[in-house]
Amino acid sequence: MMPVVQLLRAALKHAGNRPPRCVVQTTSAAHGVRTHASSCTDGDKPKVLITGGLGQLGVGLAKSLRRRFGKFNVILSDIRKPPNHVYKNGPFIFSDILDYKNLRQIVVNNNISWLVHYSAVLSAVGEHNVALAKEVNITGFHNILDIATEHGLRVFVPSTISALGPSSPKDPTPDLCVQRPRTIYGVSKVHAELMGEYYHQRYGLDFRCLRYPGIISADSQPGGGTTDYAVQIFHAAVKSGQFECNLRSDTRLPMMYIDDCIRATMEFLEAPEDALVSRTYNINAMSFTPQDLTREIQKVLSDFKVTYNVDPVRQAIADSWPKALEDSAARQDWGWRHEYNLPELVQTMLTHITLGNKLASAF
Ligand SMILES: NC(=O)c1ccc[n+]([C@@H]2O[C@H](COP(=O)([O-])OP(=O)(O)OC[C@H]3O[C@@H](n4cnc5c(N)ncnc54)[C@H](O)[C@@H]3O)[C@@H](O)[C@H]2O)c1
Ligand SMILES: C[C@@H](O)[C@H](N)C(=O)O
Repeated sequence: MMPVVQLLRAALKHAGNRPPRCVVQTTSAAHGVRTHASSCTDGDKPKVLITGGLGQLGVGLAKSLRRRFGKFNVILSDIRKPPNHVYKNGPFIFSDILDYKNLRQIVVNNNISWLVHYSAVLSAVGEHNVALAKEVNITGFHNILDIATEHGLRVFVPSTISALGPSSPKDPTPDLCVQRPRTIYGVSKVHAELMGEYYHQRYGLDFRCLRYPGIISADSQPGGGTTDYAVQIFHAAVKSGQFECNLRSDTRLPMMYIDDCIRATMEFLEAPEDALVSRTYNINAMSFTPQDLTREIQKVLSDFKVTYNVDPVRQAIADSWPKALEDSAARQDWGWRHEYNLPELVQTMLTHITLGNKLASAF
């Protein structure tokens, strides 16, 4: 038999490992399903599920969330096999957002309280495969909404500059304005913004949405968007000293360094409910053209050369997007501040990629 002291220790350890305590109450029915709002009480750590976690943004966000809430409180998921370093660094599971039953099982079995919904088909790939974009970005999103409502989750869904169109004010684009995007990706993001806001009013869903600019990262590759050139250009500059750009040299778009994007997401996720006047906010950092970016890179790598071979699909998409986002509400309501402008972005990206390449070739 276990001695009393050992039993007490085991009980205390068990209490320390208990999943977050949740208040469960029944609310009205969504889609005929009885819903349970289980919001975590103050002081409890959330249990977070990230969908589409193996894309450009998920692994970086998981790393920051794990630092804050603990390794085992953040589960990455995707339909692809993770690379070894991701698999070894914390919980990873298969989850196809189109499989409602499996998604629900994951949420229930892991006592999920926050859902970060990153699965998506981005702008350029979406235009080449509208059926897939419709399925993943709209049908998949419906599954997320219903499961989040049914289980009282806080749900974060990124929107994008893509949710704006040629008739939107462009420089800067306010939070509230005409939205008539010309891509299936953009249409699906407007749908997500509106459905999330509707579910918030109708069922009390804690829906949170940020319109991200194009995101630039050194360690992860972009997944088929129109702003991808702004990541690829850095790798080409370091590797070969030349780059063929698929957008016109004067195409000005809003962009953000990944660290700012991740910090914004974490701060917004943790913002108190009563601070949020809106459910969807613009966040802005910098805007530049391929020509501006080339000049800034040439300050460090003076021999770097860029040529242009414009992709008409991507160019038409970029021409319909904002040049800058107006984000004063995010700054006022929950304290958003960006840290990286163009010079810091270029220094940081070149340093990371050069160091990464040196380390890789040393092994
Ligand atoms: N990266 C950017 O510049 C940017 C800008 C604005 C908004 N966003 C938004 O942020 C989110 C994350 O973007 P990202 O750049 O990491 O995207 P990404 O394209 O790099 O990754 C998307 C991930 O979704 C996964 N996925 C596809 N179908 C799925 C399915 N049926 N079930 C589960 N997962 C599936 C893919 O395997 C992929 O890993 C997306 O919603 C995107 O719209 C990104
Ligand atoms: C802007 C963003 O949504 C994505 N990087 C795209 O270009 O599609």
